[in-house]
Parts: sequence; structure tokens; C-alpha cells
Amino acid sequence: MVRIRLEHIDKVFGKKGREFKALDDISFEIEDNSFFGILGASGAGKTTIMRIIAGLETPTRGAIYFNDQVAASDGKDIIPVEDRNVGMVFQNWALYPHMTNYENIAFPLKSKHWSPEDIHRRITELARVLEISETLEKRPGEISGGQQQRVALARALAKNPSLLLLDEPFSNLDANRRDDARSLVRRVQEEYGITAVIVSHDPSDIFSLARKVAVIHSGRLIQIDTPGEIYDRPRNVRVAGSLGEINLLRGSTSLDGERLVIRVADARIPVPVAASDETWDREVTVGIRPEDLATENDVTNLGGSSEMVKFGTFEVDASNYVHGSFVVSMKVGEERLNVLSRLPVSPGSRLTVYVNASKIKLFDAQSGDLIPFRVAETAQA
Ligand SMILES: Nc1ncnc2c1ncn2[C@@H]1O[C@H](COP(=O)(O)OP(=O)(O)OP(=O)(O)O)[C@@H](O)[C@H]1O
Repeated sequence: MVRIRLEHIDKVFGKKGREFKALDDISFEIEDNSFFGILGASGAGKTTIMRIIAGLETPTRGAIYFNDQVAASDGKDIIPVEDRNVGMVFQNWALYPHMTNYENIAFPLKSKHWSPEDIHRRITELARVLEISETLEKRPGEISGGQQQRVALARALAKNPSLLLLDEPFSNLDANRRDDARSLVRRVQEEYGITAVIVSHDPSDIFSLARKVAVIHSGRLIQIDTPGEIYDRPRNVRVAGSLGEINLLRGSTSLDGERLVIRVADARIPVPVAASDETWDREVTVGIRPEDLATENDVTNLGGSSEMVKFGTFEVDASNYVHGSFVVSMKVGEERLNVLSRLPVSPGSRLTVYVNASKIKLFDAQSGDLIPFRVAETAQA
């Protein structure tokens, strides 16, 4: 119901002489009726962006637009917080403990002078959608974390906001409840056709909900893309590391005819590459996610195995059971390599490892920037 545009936003906190630039030249657009994610480590500036969108914080420089209307510009708020029609859910849900859940949800409607009948109708509908009808007469302290989160969501949705802001809304829930809560939030966003923004440091929150993601680091926008693009083509080593497990290995590359040879310690990975203008005699950081590696026991079971090329035979250090498979830790020279395996393997044994060549990520050893390359389609390694 609303399109948001941030243009060259800076936010400086503190007084002269002790200033701190929390946001530096942030620009992006959130499409109408879309689910947008902001991903970044603690202190990156995620909450500050949310507060600026909500109108709780004023940008020091730059402008923010709601559709084509300026909401704030160069240190001045033009549309005040109460006129931005924003619903917010915070990490701690911020429910009033002395009020019933019904009164908590009714609170923003009473401040807007809704009639008791309209309030009742609205809360009944929301409680049905969010499956909290049984909890309305209880207080927040008397219901589970998952239910409190739904009450907070109901309160945020009560006044039909055009924009829903979710700031780490699932961090107080355990893993099972998180999945349910994510599905519910997705359903609500679609059902009410609302523009929604979620910020989180947890890539699984963002990737399961957002269709477009901004990655923030130290107040700067590092990358903005679809979740798939960010996962497969992270702009630099830092973004790659923030998206879950990845092996980052020191290595080098060179060209041998039409093959790119990636070296890590004594191991050589030959990859047939499509022509590119890159200079390939260079030091690199080789990024490989554990799921893009397979041991000799598993390699034949993997789909697209034509892209699996031999990495090397390495000694197993340890094998730990995590989420339904074994994480096998191996030594490649001075480097450590984690590989997922369906079966446990004994420490001390040697195992041949294969890698999905098209999923290897190469980063410049100095700058950490992604070096793009494409595996040739016809040739085989
Ligand atoms: N009111 C303030 N005064 C001074 N510094 C602030 C203020 N609010 C935030 N900061 C600083 O700005 C930076 C960004 O903070 P922000 O809360 O936006 O980060 P975040 O990415 O949301 O982190 P977290 O995930 O830990 O909540 C941090 O270094 C923080 O200390």
C-alpha cells in the first residue's frame, strides 16, 4: 500500500566533537506491497534505518519518501510519526503487562478514537486470523512467547497500517516456533496486501520472508538484491560470511588453457571457464559452502553431479552430528574445510572430497571483492 524511497540518508548521533555516523549514504527503494529485508550484524545500523522509516528518528542528511511525498529531508521531519500509518513489532514485543491482550491490541485504536463496536469487530477479526481468540482476556505474562508475538503482531496490524515494520520479531522464540511465526507473518503480509520490512541479523529470518534484501555493514549499504543472488553471488567476503556457514580458504588461481586452476595448499581444482577478461594469476580467498562439497561416499547421490569436480584427498579431524547430517572437519594444509556427510567418518581416516564447481566463490585476497566467473557449459572437467 506504500512505496518507500530512501535517498542518500546519513544519520549522525552525538554532539559536535563526539559525533558518530551510524548511517552513511544509504539509498534504496521498497516496492509497494512487497516484503523487504535488511540484514546486518549487531550495530550495523538496521534499527536506525527502521526508526527513520517510522519517523522515530530524523535523518541528518538525505530524504525519505512515502510514495511521492517527502516524509523527512535534511534534518527535518515533514510527515510526523502518527501520520505515516506504520505498524511496528519489536524484538521484545513491548506489550503492556498490566493490560489484557485485548486492551493491548485496542490501545492504538482507542488513541485514534475508534468506537468500542468498531474496536471489537477489528480485534475479533485479527484474533481469528492470528489464532489468539482464546487468549484475549489474559495478560501477556499469562501466555506463551509465540502467543505474545501474535498479540504484538495483532496490535501492529490493528489500525490497518500501510507499512509493517518488524525489528528482530522472532529472536525471543525457540527454533520450532520461529518457523510457525515466519509462515504466519508471510500469510498476513499477503492477506492484507501490506508493504512489510523485516530487519534481522539472522539470514534465515530474512531469506524465508523477504523478496529483496539490503545488506548493511557499519552503516553502509553493501549489496541489495534478491535472496538467491545474495546467497550465490555475495558482493564480498564479508557478505558471504554473514549468510551462514562458508569455508573461506586462502588460495591462488591461474589459467591453464581453457581451465581455471584454483589452488588451496597442495590441492588443485580444475574448472572449465567461459571466456572472461579477468586476470587469473592472483591470490584469492576461495569460498565454498559445506553443502556444495561432497565426500566420495555421497558424490554420486548429488543432482547435477556433472559439475562436481575432485578437490582432493584430506585427513579427517572430526565428525560432528548437526541437524540431520555430519559436519566433517578436515585439514587442507593450514586451512580447515567443513564438508557435510550423510555418514559419520572416523577421525584420522582420509577421504576424497568433490566440489560443485559452479558454486565456488572467488574473492580478491586483498580487497575481499567477488571475482565473477562462469563455468563453461559444454566442457567437462
Ligand atoms: N541514540 C543513539 N545515540 C548514539 N548512538 C546510537 C544511537 N542509536 C544507535 N546508535 C549507534 O548506531 C549504531 C547502529 O545502531 P543500530 O541500533 O541501528 O544497530 P543494529 O544494526 O540495529 O544493531 P542490533 O542488531 O544490535 O540492534 C550503533 O553503533 C549504535 O551504538
